[in-house]
Amino acid sequence: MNLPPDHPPVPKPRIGVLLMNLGTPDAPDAKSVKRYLGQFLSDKRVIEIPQLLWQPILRGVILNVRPKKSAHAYAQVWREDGSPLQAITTAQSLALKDRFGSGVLVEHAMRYGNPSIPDKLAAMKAAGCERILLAPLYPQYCAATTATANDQAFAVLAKMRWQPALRTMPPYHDDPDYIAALHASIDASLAQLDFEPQRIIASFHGMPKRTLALGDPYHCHCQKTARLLSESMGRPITIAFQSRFGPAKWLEPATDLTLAALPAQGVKSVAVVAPGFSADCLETLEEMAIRGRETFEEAGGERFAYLPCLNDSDLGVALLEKLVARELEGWQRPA
Ligand SMILES: C=CC1=C(C)c2cc3[nH]c(cc4nc(cc5[nH]c(cc1n2)c(C)c5CCC(=O)O)C(CCC(=O)O)=C4C)c(C)c3C=C
Ligand SMILES: [Fe+2]
Ligand SMILES: [Fe+2]
Repeated sequence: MNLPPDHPPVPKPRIGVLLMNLGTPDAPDAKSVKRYLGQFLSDKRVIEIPQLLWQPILRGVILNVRPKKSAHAYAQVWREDGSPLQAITTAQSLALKDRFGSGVLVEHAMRYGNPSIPDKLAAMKAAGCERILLAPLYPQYCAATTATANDQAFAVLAKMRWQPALRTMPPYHDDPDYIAALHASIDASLAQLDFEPQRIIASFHGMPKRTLALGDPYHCHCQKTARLLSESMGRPITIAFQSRFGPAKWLEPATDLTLAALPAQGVKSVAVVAPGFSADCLETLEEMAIRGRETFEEAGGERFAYLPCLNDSDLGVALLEKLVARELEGWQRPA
């Protein structure tokens, strides 16, 4: 059939994969951090108190105090190619692109900041993606991370006349391939240390405690990951929750309090892992690797190691390839 002369070009149908992570400021300065935090902390999936109460606190207090402090923290871990989260997520998507070849368009986007989910979905549609897999890079499901990323993508499709078909990648907290990748990655990192840690601590990002009672599976997913990892490794693993924010009660035990208490219990050497983060970021590199170490050593700890996330390592990318390929099953890969 011939198209009318004024018909827009029709691209070849393709499959798209959109890796989605949390996001990060554009630069490690207070102005960029303020813009990022303003968007992040206005998300009703993240701060679940009435906006009428919250916005004056956010605009009046938090966005005037926190950006400077956070910018300082970001500056300590910033790389030549940007924030660690940005650089690593980009590397993950490039590596996956290589593995899938030209039939699958692999992109990445951030829930807050850049590149944005709306921009990337528009570009993927323009590139002919009729089927798109949304892949939130969070092993443990949490409304404040997984759901809000998917929500934003759904909102983009709500405005499209001709929508692509969508799938979402499920959480993979108990996937044997994920546990095996963590195990292998931790073993490789431990083999490079000049000490054998008495204790391995799995530190997950925290959440307000009330989300547990409200039905969020995040806490259970974290517990299951830690248990499976411990069974796989044949050694105990201490679970803890980091990055407490605001005055509400958060999941316990807190990582910083755990690190401060261990030396008095005779635990003088630890290795900290962060299995809930698919990429190293401010929360792992500054809060754990720098401040976590300080906390432990100030309390009398002698040896501390922070072990990296799966990131864009061979193990990490092979895991992502498996998880994504599984979700693409039944979707033909056009030549
Ligand atoms: C991995 C899962 C994450 C959950 C669950 C999560 C919940 C959550 N976070 C905040 C507040 C902040 N988080 C911040 C940074 C941050 N958080 C995650 C992941 C989860 N957050 C990542 C990967 C990052 C790092 C981003 C980076 O640029 O490297 C920050 C910003 C930094 C700071 O100022 O400290 C805040 C604030 C809440 C309130 C919350 C639960 C509802
Ligand atoms: Fe967070
Ligand atoms: Fe933090």
